[in-house]
Amino acid sequence: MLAMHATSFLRLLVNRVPKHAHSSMNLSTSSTLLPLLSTSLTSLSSEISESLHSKGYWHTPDSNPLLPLSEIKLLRSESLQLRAQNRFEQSYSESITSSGHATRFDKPGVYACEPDGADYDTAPNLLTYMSHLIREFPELLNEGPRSYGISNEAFNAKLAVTSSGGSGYPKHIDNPRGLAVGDTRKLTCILYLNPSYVPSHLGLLHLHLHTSTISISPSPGRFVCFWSDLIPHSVSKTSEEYVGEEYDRYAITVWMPTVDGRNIHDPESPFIDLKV
Ligand SMILES: O=C(O)CCC(=O)C(=O)O
Ligand SMILES: [Fe+2]
Repeated sequence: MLAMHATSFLRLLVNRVPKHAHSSMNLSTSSTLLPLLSTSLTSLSSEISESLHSKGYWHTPDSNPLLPLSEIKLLRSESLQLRAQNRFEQSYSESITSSGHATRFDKPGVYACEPDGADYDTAPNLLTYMSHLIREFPELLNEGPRSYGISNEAFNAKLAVTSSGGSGYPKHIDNPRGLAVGDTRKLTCILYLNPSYVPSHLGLLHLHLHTSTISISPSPGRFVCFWSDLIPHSVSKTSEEYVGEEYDRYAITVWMPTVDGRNIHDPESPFIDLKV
């Protein structure tokens, strides 16, 4: 997975924006997404950076999603459009063998797409969400109790669908090998795009911490962030009883790197021993 430079991403994006997008009514772009996202991130940022520092993760509470249902429905419909255009591929992970080699294995029932500026016509709001998060969030977090040097210069993004009917993710760390392979991803940010999610659909995200496992449902508009290089997590299977497109579990993930490699697998981190 190649990191994309925020500047080239934004250039791609700007080039795709219809010339009069701002002066004429563009029905496909939401006029409320940016102000809502901006207000939420600004008001939550000190709580988020405190929590990342002390607990290694943060998520929106049940009662207060990052974005309201109307925006999440829009983002999901754009995800479905990308899927209809065959932009998703079988998702895979790497496991490290005892001899230190990486082997690829497919994640059954999980498909992923890496949206870029060329998808603007199909998914303008998804791209707006991603670019805005990259532009604003790192700066807000770096003002927290300790700067982890989160970069707004580069990022990776993935739109993933975990199929309904019994798919999940095994326990893993997003950035297990770190500097040895030039992977400087520090922060994982996930937004869930499941407008009709109810608890019986299952598919929970589990964060495996020292003395507890935190279980987080992929409810509409929920935002979760955690340290990419330290926090082990898994996704328990989606319910075998609810099968069909509307029960597919969609998530857009943005990974942000740190500008200072010393923040990756920092031996002084209280979470270093969690690493699997
Ligand atoms: O979708 C989720 O809740 C987590 C997905 C995940 O762990 C990953 O993409 O690495
Ligand atoms: Fe992950």
